[in-house]
Amino acid sequence: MTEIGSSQWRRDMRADLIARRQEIPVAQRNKADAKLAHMLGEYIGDVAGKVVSIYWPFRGEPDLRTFAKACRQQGAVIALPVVVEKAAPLAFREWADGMSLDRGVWNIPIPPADAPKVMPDIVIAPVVGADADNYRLGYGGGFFDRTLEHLRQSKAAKAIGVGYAEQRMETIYPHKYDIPMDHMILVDT
Ligand SMILES: Nc1nc2c(c(=O)[nH]1)N(C=O)[C@@H](CNc1ccc(C(=O)N[C@@H](CCC(=O)O)C(=O)O)cc1)CN2
Ligand SMILES: Nc1ncnc2c1ncn2[C@@H]1O[C@H](COP(=O)(O)OP(=O)(O)OP(=O)(O)O)[C@@H](O)[C@H]1O
Repeated sequence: MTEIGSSQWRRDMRADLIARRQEIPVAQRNKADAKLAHMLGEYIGDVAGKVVSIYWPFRGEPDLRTFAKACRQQGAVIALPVVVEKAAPLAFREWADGMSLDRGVWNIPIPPADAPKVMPDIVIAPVVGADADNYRLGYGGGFFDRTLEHLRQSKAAKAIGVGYAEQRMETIYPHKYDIPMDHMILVDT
């Protein structure tokens, strides 16, 4: 039997939650993404002059690329996370409009190495699972936990977890290194 809260338990939960997310029909997801973008806009408010990190959608994660475009038009700088090394914080590079992207880990598109390095004010993190205390379960690299710890040493970055209601969990049985999100938006599909 798998011990509740163990790393094997997390792996099993991840597999279940990702499968459940990918079962949501695409049309339903697209509608939910528009709602999510609206809720994010309301929560964040004025983005002029701010660096907002989003992510390139992957494995059924909410697609916030239209939201990113709207933020740019309001004067925000959009960034994407980049895995530079295993077991290390993520780096952030500016994603300018129309920029051609390279491929990073898991083939996820990333801005090229010569794109400006930036420090986000707002980090939007896709969740695999999220609990009632705003703890986030991700893909198991521990990247966002390390990143927030690192980022907050020099900047008061806000972290917002995003996903669908299907991603909700009672608890992730947080470990010492898990850092809760400042805000969580799980939108109904
Ligand atoms: N769209 C999107 N982009 C993103 C993230 C994300 O969650 N979503 N990330 C958010 O962090 C980073 C990529 N995260 C990754 C997390 C884990 C592994 C990985 O190799 N995982 C191991 C399992 C680890 C374990 O269980 O011990 C593997 O699959 O072999 C790779 C990338 C940066 N870009
Ligand atoms: N700040 C940290 N310092 C040291 N080790 C860490 C830290 N954060 C996470 N880890 C390690 O990383 C591994 C994965 O952590 P966790 O299960 O929380 O990943 P995750 O949040 O699901 O993944 P991700 O953020 O990459 O999407 C764990 O084995 C943990 O020991």
